[in-house]
Amino acid sequence: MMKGVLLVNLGSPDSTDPKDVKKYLDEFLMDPRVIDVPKWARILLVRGIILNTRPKKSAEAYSKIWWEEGSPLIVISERLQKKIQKKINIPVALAMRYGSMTLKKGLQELADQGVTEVLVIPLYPQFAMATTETINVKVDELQKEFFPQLEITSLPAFYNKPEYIEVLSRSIAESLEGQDFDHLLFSYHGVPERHIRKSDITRGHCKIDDICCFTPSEAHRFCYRHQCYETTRMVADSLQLKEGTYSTSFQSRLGFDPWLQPYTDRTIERMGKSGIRKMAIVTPAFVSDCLETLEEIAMEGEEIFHEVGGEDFTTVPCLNDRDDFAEILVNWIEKWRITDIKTAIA
Ligand SMILES: C=CC1=C(C)c2cc3[nH]c(cc4nc(cc5[nH]c(cc1n2)c(C)c5CCC(=O)O)C(CCC(=O)O)=C4C)c(C)c3C=C
Ligand SMILES: [Fe+2]
Ligand SMILES: [Fe+2]
Repeated sequence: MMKGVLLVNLGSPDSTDPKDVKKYLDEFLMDPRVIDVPKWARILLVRGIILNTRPKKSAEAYSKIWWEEGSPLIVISERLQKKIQKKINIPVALAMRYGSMTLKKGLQELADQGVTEVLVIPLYPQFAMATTETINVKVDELQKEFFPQLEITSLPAFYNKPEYIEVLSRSIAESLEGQDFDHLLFSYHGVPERHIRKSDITRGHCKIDDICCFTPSEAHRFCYRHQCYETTRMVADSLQLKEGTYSTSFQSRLGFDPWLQPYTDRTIERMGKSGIRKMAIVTPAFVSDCLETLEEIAMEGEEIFHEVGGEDFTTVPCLNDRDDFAEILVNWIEKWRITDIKTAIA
């Protein structure tokens, strides 16, 4: 028996060419766990409407943040993988849910090295149907079809693990050191409200109101909204933030359905209009800086804030390949290597 690790992130287009962006968005948005409507409606919505205009707009946005080495999300994930691999004696591979660095190639890379037991690490602190679940489902399909010899375990969401909260809090404290800010906004990627109801294993707890996510429930194991609020609460506790000086919002809405609220762009605008002059923003749903943090927040968000009179707008970088973040992953992997995943992340 030989163990190995597969780190998994979302993925990016191959380049900023609108053709590559279109190909990537087609795979991403045709995933039934992302646009979760019947197949005919998804084809109509994605291929009939969204892909007519979005690729050009997204390609322009990607061009603003693209690095010489490629997509920031991919480059950063590769740096993290290399850092982890240096500290660990078993193979560590990297794959993306969408795009060219497929899950199949990642599993094959491990299988070729003689690996028989794989720990899949979805690089998402909070569980969502559109992220963690779609990775696990796809890995399961690939295992059944191509890798029957592999025994696969997946790392659960780590949104409330003390070691993760500690590193996230430290990263915020370091990047805001010496700066005073009127408000710290925790902006998470949004999801349609319907996704929260679909993931509710109790079939009724999640009302998406002011109470449900703060009332203990089994549903929270798979409730993205609860997990986001919990990450905020624990970091706020750890940094001893005063009530009223921080809040949670949700960004990157797509389409016409109601998504989790409050929306980040409107929140930034409202804060600027209500007299907040120094605003800091952290994006804990993203482990690696990407289009949604570097463009939507650091560029567009800042522009909105300045337009309504805001002065200082500070974006906290994602955990990326921080040594202390790599260290947590190494520790979980090491514990899994000698015990099992439940004990490792208990
Ligand atoms: C962090 C968790 C994420 C969740 C939850 C999520 C849900 C989700 N996303 C879309 C649509 C798009 N997302 C896009 C980019 C993007 N999304 C995430 C993460 C989550 N998405 C990341 C890390 C990125 C950046 C990728 C990169 O290459 O840098 C995009 C593409 C860009 C754009 O056109 O704006 C789309 C589209 C939906 C519909 C959804 C939930 C249903
Ligand atoms: Fe997204
Ligand atoms: Fe809830």
